[in-house]
Amino acid sequence: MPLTAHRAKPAVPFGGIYRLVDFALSNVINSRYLHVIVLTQYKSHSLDRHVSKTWRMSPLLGNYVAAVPAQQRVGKHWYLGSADAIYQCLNIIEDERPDIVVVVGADHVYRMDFSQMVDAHRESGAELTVAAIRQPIAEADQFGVIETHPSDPTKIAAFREKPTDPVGLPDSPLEILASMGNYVANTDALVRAVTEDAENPTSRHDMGGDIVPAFVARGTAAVYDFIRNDVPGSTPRDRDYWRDVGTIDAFYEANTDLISIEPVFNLYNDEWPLYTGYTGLPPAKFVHAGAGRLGHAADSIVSPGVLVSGATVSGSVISPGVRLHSWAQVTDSVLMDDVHVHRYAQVHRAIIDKNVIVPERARIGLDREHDLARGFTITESGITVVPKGTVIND
Ligand SMILES: Nc1ncnc2c1ncn2[C@@H]1O[C@H](COP(=O)(O)OP(=O)(O)O[C@H]2O[C@H](CO)[C@@H](O)[C@H](O)[C@H]2O)[C@@H](O)[C@H]1O
Repeated sequence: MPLTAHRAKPAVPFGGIYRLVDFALSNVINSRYLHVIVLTQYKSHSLDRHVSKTWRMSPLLGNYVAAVPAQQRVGKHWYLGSADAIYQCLNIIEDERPDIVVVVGADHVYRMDFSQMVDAHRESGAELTVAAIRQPIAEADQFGVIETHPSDPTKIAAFREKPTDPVGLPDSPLEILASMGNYVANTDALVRAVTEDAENPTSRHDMGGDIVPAFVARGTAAVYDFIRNDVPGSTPRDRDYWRDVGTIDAFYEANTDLISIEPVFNLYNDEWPLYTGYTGLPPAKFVHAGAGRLGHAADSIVSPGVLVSGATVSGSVISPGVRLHSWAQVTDSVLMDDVHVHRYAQVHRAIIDKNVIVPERARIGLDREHDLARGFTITESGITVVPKGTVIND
């Protein structure tokens, strides 16, 4: 919050031109899985619009990416959880009859070749395979935590969703093995598991909380270590990069990584392209070359349709359609689409959501009390967040 006040998390803009869902979908498509459904629910309008505008496959070849809201085919309720979302769409799986289903979360920043995970799944003979990555033990309560079998580290011995009493790994006590929320399942086993789960009144109908533990109890769950994944064009530096941007601070950090001189996550790997919507906007333009009125940006990402007119930008991610006027200063910030920053205004260490108007001489991120009084959010690490559409009236 407040970035998800008006949109589903996968629709949150990221890195100037992307939405979070673009990373999961780019990975799926680059892995050459071309029959894709996106299960949508919470405040899904901007997600639906983005998926339908951007993710158009060739109907000639029968490929598709389709947003599917709860259809209430099995009862008068919305998706009760991620497992129920799959259960409610079993008719689509039954129509398609795939032998394997790949289920991925839609709110992480990473590159991954799912076809390698599918190969590992087939070789293991497991019914369900869970992708995993090492994470700090302090963050165990945000993840499904995997314990592997001592005799066979590819098998899952125990899976606990968001434990508060985690045990560190034998070879690294300050780390745990976290589920990435990505699964590969044999279709028949998945159908059986979500159907049984739907009939269980005590279940929370959650993939991590209920379905994975059920496969572990049957002894048929395997783990796929993300470190094994070889993404074409990746470097030792960005191998194994995966960010759950579930908090504002994590979201801010992942954005600012992109503008460092050598980012860990490389947007420019064209062997594994990251796709997003084509905006049709004109190129970014920088004007006024005067000594005291130099329109420029450094250590920044500047998207199409941006006008930097006599303003100074540094350490920032500037999204499409932003307008920055003379003598304005934007430092260490993330500006989402169509934000206007007027003359002499200053924005520092802030995330400004779409369509915000920052008036002449306004200051954001420089006076904590003033920011709080205007209803802005300030995170633990001091990032100020201005909600979508705010017209600041100082
Ligand atoms: N009702 C619903 N309808 C449609 N889609 C829904 C949904 N509820 C959730 N989702 C989607 O399912 C994915 C998982 O989200 P959840 O909120 O269920 O789990 P969380 O992210 O907390 O943990 C999960 O992801 C972390 C990794 O981040 C794992 O460690 C953990 O085990 C796993 O449960 C997200 O992409 C979300 O948007």
